[in-house]
Amino acid sequence: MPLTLEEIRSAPKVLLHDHLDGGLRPRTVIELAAECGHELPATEAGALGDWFSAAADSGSLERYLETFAHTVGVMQTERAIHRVAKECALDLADDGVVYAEVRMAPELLIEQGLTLEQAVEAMLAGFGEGSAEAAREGRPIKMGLLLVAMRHAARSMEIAELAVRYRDEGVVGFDIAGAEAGFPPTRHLDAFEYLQRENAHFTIHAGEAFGLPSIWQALQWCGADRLGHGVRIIDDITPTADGGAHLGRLAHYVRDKRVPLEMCPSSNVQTGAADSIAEHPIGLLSKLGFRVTVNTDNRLMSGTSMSKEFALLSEAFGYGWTDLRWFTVNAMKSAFVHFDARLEIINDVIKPAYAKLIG
Ligand SMILES: O=c1[nH]cnc2c1ncn2[C@H]1C[C@H](O)[C@@H](CO)O1
Ligand SMILES: [Zn+2]
Repeated sequence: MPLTLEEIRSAPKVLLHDHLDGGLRPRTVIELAAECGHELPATEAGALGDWFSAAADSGSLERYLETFAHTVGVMQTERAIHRVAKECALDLADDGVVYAEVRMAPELLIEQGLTLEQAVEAMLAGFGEGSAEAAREGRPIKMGLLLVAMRHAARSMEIAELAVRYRDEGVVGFDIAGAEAGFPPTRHLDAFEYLQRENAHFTIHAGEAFGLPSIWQALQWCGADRLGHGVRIIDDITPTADGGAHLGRLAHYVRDKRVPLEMCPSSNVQTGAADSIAEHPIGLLSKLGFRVTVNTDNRLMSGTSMSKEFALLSEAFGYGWTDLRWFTVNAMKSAFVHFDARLEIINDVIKPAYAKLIG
């Protein structure tokens, strides 16, 4: 029997890959759009939620990304950004997430005159207020912010410097996102080299809409700590006649080095990176012992949550509590907060809760 959504909601979960502009509540998009005069494709919350899932369900990353015009478009004031960030923390906590790294590109939030710093500070303040409220309601969550640079643009160095400047204020790392094909991570090598010199952490969206060369560059040229998605590592793995698998050099490297894979099953099905949840490479990669983590990517566009992703996987692969604990501990081990903070959550929160569930 697969675990139910309600059961999974009660278990502590860790989320490493979630976009702030991909997780707004439909009602919030509508209210903010009315305030700023942004025109939406639907004006009733249910219909708008459906519009996002349908429009994002295109089989193409480029078309999927077009839907963000309607979230980024309403996030151009400090008040709006603060509200979105606060609701994000509240919604994740309500779903049973105990540690989250949420990412956003500040360069997308300055269309109406905000500075990059004002955008970052509004996100951090929103996370602070949301997590304080969640703690008062008995659902503590620790929130970290990852600053994203858009891979087609040319601001990555500036955003990397911003990530370092705010590292003690709640920014825990850096990422690049946006269309992958034609925009290799090495375009931003100076930013990654700068971050390495600063002892800072970063992940790179790689191996989602483009294959092995993107993963190879992200790791071996840029020095990524983790891979955003990384699903296409499957291209370097060949099933063998005896039911085993032959790994190429890059796949071996990723597994040997315990490179965390931030897998986002529903999002991958929508962008065409996987044909279905049941056929998603996460099943084989987990079986082969890669450091797999489960993530939401964009809760609004995929109509999902951490619990829902786990429920879908439980249904497709028969995963039970031991598997969910493995994914959760993998994610917490791979977080960008300091080692002692990771251990504390693993030992004081995750392990005792799953011990009870496993029985
Ligand atoms: O799955 C994704 N791949 C590449 N880029 C993405 C994905 N999801 C969201 N983004 C982009 C669109 C957002 O506006 C941006 C910052 O969150 O990141
Ligand atoms: Zn993403």
